[in-house]
Amino acid sequence: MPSSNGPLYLGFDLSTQQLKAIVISSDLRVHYEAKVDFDADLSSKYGIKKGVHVNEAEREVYAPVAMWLEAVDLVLQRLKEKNTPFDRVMGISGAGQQHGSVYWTKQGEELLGGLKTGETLVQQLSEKAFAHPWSPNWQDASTQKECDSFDEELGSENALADATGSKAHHRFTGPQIMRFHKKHPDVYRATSRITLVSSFLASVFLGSIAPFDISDVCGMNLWDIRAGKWSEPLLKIAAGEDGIESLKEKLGEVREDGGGSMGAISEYFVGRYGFNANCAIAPFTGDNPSTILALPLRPLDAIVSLGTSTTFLMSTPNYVPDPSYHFFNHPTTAGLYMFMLCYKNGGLARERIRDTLPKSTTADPWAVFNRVASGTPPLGQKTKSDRAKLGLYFPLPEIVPNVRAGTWRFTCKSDGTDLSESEESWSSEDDARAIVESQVLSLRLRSQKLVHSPEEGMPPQPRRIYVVGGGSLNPAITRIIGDVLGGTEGVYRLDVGGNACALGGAYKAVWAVERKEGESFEQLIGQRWNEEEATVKVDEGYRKDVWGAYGKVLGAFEEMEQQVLAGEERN
Ligand SMILES: Nc1ncnc2c1ncn2[C@@H]1O[C@H](COP(=O)(O)OP(=O)(O)O)[C@@H](O)[C@H]1O
Ligand SMILES: O=C(CO)[C@@H](O)[C@H](O)COP(=O)(O)O
Repeated sequence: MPSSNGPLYLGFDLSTQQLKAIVISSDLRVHYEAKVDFDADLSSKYGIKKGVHVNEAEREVYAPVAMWLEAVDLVLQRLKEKNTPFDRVMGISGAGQQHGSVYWTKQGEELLGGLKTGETLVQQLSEKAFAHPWSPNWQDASTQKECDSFDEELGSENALADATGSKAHHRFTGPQIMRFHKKHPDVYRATSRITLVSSFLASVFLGSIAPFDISDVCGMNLWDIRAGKWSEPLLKIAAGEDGIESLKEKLGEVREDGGGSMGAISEYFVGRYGFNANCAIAPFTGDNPSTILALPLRPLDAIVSLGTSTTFLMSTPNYVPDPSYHFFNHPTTAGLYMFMLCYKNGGLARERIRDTLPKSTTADPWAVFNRVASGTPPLGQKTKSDRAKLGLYFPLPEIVPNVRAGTWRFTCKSDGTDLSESEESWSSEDDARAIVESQVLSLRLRSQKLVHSPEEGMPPQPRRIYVVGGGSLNPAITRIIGDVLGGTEGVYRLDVGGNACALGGAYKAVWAVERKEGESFEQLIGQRWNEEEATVKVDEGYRKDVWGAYGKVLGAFEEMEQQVLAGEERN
């Protein structure tokens, strides 16, 4: 219970499988939390699985917008049942899963501005507010043709990455809009505004369409980061025959300032839940940019987010884009950038391997997986002469590398030579360790150019690794992260476990409202953040021998990916 009567701040995380909310005070203490789990709470009504619908024939993945509206009322209801004093909430911010787009009608914009407190959001908005009832999800892989056009438009994938921070990706909103337009031209024309998931959620709270956020806009392949404006040639191909001006109108403004207020909260929330009428709606951002705001992240520290997707995040002053990863504008601090790797095959791929093992007899569904993964030696080598086991486990088409769904198992010698596809089949026990190793080896391979030596005598690696998201609660996984990635100061779990992204949103709201003229997010949060209270050390991190052993097979891991890519048709 909050002891004072000071202001409170609310942060949201509208991710793939849940809507989470967290309420904190100015001193960053957490007071109330609530969540809605889409499968557990809403699947009977919306028929989703793991938060989404899948149309395998076209490799489409999409989520019902109405379900998210229903989740907003439900999560607030749950906070209300915990006696959250909404009248003390002075700022709201939050995050949305990245890249997803929501297509509003003109009537939707009007309805949003005049919501009645006696009816729910879903009752008032679901039928008429959206030109399309679905939001393409980040797991969608239907846009290869459009991605080819995007990469070609600026000359090469290198040129596209240089301008927009990323080469073309299936899930990025620009290629998605281009396909949407071709597939549903009438719906496109009936669309008055397009929001990202982050600006969709902000719009609901604001009661009018919110602008894009300076960081989340970088997940569209449409924003020229170097020039700080929309890329006209890219808008042009996305807009097609309807022309660039109509798309510009649908997209609207991009807000440069990640803080401040976009306006006061919609009366709907004042009347229905008792929010303070002066509560500021700060810009919302993407779920990954929001996650880096869950702590005052220093350059050379890294975050590994183990949600539905696995992401690897760093904050850096250097803009060094490359087609193999992503750069975004930092969500709060001009001159900083967010480096990101993103994998579709994160939590759900690990769950698949877990489910091939005998069922756990305890309440923890991960108990057997953890025992097996921890009990298996690194790279499955019981003795030095055993061959090292390397696998790729992609139940979904992957982003890095861009290959179709499949499982591949290879072996090599300890020094990384003599790589070959494994002829004997492996046991599920071998897979349990190998899937986690494989996911972390990919992070190490792709982040090695971004890190340097944190202290004299140490090889290049991150200094601290912070783990967040559902999988961060798993000790076997965090130990393997330390084994493979190192971290000279160790591996730390943010104490809020799976709630880091929502917490980042709440911190952003505190900074947005309470900052003094020119005070940066890092300054304000850095002064109030208590590292000892907020984190738990879960692994010592860098261990020379085992880190070195993984280093020797890193080249073989890369070669395995190249062999798999060479044998595949592209996604
Ligand atoms: N103890 C655990 N060990 C490993 N994975 C876990 C554990 N607890 C939860 N997870 C995984 O976390 C994932 C959900 O993480 P979360 O960060 O809440 O996801 P998202 O934000 O993408 O909705 C699930 O796929 C689940 O398998
Ligand atoms: O596509 C990306 C990032 O580029 C994903 O990270 C999404 O942003 C969804 O995240 P989670 O639901 O796993 O948090």
